[in-house]
Amino acid sequence: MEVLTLPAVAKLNLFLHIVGQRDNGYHNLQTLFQFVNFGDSLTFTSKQTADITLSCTEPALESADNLVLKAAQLLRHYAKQLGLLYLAHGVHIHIDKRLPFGGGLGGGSSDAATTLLALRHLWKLPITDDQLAELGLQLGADVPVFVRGHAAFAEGVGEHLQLAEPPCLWYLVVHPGVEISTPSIFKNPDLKRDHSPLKWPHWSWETTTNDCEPLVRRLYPEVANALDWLVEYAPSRLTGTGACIFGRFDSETLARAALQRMPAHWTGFVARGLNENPVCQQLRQASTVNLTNQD
Ligand SMILES: C[C@@](CO)(OP(=O)(O)O)[C@H](O)COP(=O)(O)OP(=O)(O)OC[C@H]1O[C@@H](n2ccc(N)nc2=O)[C@H](O)[C@@H]1O
Ligand SMILES: Nc1ncnc2c1ncn2[C@@H]1O[C@H](COP(=O)(O)OP(=O)(O)O)[C@@H](O)[C@H]1O
Repeated sequence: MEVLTLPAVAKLNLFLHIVGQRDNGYHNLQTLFQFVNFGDSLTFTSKQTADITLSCTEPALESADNLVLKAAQLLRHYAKQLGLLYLAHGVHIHIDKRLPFGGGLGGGSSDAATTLLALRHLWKLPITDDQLAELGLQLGADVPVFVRGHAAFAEGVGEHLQLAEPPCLWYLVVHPGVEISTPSIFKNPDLKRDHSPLKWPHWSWETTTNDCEPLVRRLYPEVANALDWLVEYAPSRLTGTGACIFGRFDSETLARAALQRMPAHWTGFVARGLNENPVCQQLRQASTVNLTNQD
C-alpha cells in the first residue's frame, strides 16, 4: 500500500482582462496566474480494490461532484482507453481543505490538478504533461496551469499558456465572507468584456486590472469594504471572480502587520508568491528517490 501526501496550493490572478466573448458564451481572457505557498493538502492511499473513494475535512465537499473524484475517474478511464491500466487501480483520497471554496483562489482546480499528477505518479502512467493538461481542461479552465506547474500568462479560457516570472512578493489574501458564483458574474450584462488585448510580456501592476472588480464591488458591498480597507496598506485587487481579494507587500512583516489589524469578521492569510507549483517539485523529488532506490 503506497501513501502519498501532496500540496494543492492557491492561485492568484495578478490581473484579469476580458477581451471578448465566444459564440458558446464563454469569455476570452488575458490573465496572469501566480501560485502562493498556502493551500489544501491531499493524501492518496492506493488500494487493491477498484473503487475510488473520498473523504474531506469539509463535509459539504464529500460528494460525487468533487473535482478530485472526477479527476481520478477521468484519468483512470483515459489510461484504460489507451491500454495503460489493466489491474484494479483504486485509491482513497483525503482532502485537508484549507482554501475557501468559490473564492477565486482555484482551490477545486488545484485539488484536481494535484490528483491528476499524483495518480500519474502512483499508477506509473507514461502520460505527458500535454495530455494531462488537456484532460484537466475538461474539469475546469484553471486546471491546466496547475498541472503544468509554472506561473503563466493565459489566453483563451485559460488553455493557451506562456511561462511567466512575476516578482514573488508577499500577499495578504482576504476573504470578505461572501460567496460569489463565477457563472453569475460572467452572465451579468454589465460586465466589461471589451478590454484591448495587451501584448505579452508588456504588463505592469499599474497598467492592468481585474475587469470583474467594478461589477463585484457594486453587487457585493462587503467586497468593496474589504478592498477599501486593504488598499490603505498595499496595492490591492480581486482574484478571479472573487470573493477573495489580495494586497501585495514587499515583506512578510508588513503583510502580517496588516493581517493583525484586519477586522475580525473577515478571514485571511499571508502567503508568498511562487512561480512553481510545489506539487511538481515534490513529485520530481519522489521520482528521483524511486529511481535511486531501484539502482
Ligand atoms: C474566472 C477564473 C479565472 O481564473 O477563475 P475563478 O474565479 O473561477 O477562480 C476562471 O477562468 C474560471 O474558469 P472555470 O473554473 O472554468 O469556471 P467555472 O466556474 O467552471 O465556469 C462557470 C461558468 O462561467 C462562465 N465562464 C467561465 C470561464 C470563462 N472564461 N468564461 C465564462 O463565460 C461560463 O458560463 C461557465 O459555465
Ligand atoms: N475539491 C474541491 N474544492 C473546492 N471546491 C470544489 C471541489 N470540488 C468541486 N468544487 C466546487 O467547485 C466550486 C468552485 O470552487 P473553487 O475552485 O474553490 O473556487 P474558484 O473557482 O472560485 O476559485 C465550489 O463552489 C465547489 O462547489
